[in-house]
Amino acid sequence: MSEQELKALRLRIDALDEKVLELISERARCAQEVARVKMATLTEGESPVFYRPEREAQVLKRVMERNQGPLDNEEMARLFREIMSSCLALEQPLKVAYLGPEGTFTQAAAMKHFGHAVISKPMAAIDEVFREVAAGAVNFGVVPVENSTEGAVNHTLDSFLEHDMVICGEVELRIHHHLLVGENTKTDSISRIYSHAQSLAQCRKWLDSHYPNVERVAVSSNAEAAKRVKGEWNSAAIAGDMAASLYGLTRLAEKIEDRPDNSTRFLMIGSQEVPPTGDDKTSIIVSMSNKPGALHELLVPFHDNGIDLTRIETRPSRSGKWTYVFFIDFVGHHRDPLVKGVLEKISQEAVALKVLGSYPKAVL
Ligand SMILES: O=C(O)C(=O)C[C@]1(C(=O)O)C=C[C@@H](O)C=C1
Repeated sequence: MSEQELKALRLRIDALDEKVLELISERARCAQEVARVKMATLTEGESPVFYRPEREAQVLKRVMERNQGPLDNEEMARLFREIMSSCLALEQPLKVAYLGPEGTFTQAAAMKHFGHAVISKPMAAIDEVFREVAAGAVNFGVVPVENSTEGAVNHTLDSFLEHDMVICGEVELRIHHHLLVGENTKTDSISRIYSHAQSLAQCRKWLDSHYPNVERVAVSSNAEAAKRVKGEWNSAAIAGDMAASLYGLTRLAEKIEDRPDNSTRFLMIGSQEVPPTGDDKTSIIVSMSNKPGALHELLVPFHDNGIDLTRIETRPSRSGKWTYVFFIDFVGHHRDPLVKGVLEKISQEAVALKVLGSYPKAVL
């Protein structure tokens, strides 16, 4: 390519950037107008709802449907995700608590869902995220709920039994683990590997074959593991990209998770009910009386109405020995007439039924 051609192309890019800049600014002014209208149409005692997950899902889906490349749908949606995040910050800066410390996969999930224009607050434990949201110190919380290799995150499920929370969104993250070392680490004398227990389990086969005799130490998070390794010469950490760059660690081995499709699903929790989008999921907690066939009775209405169950998990109820609650996720919104009918049927048989929330299926 000649210098001349390159110069001409760059001039075109400059002109396009000017247009993009103008359009983004116009969009941002539009969002400010939306905020003004929201404030102006409030009824007595009502507080404004700036963040609208159902609308955001619609915007991102539309972008993906209309996208004609060369950027792929995910990439294009990611760019629009950030534009919307900045527009929302003009209306109201969202505060989001997540399972910290900084550098965790939960932080990455929060950024994937809300974009980078939120004020994010790392919490030391899942229960603290719930408490922070319940206290109204933040607008939303982000917690992991299940991993495709290791299954349910029980702390999260149990926290739903203790706090009144509304689930208002979900996001899935591909989890890639790396073996990380600090600049002082002597890589041939590693005697200890730190990580969160779930991550150690997700890399068990790899560790068995590469570091069979090295002590595996479970710590409170992957980011905490990365932090510790920074100051030690004989240890390594298993953690992801965010933690690696935050603590300036080197990847000794990349993508060491046993299953290449290793993913974690995260939930957004708050107090805001989300209207239907036409492509939603609902999460409920049900406790049934301890009698034969109770689980069957619970599942039949879903089957009879053709409602797709996406997950069912059992946990001890904490209110009696050998009594259980079921966490069920299914496709549909609790305001859909079909779903309403199923929930009514179940509540006739159940000891207790609680709708945790209906929310748009993850778009990104
Ligand atoms: O449509 C709205 O209600 C808006 O506030 C605008 C907008 C956007 O930028 O598109 C911003 C924030 C909301 O979460 C959803 C959408």
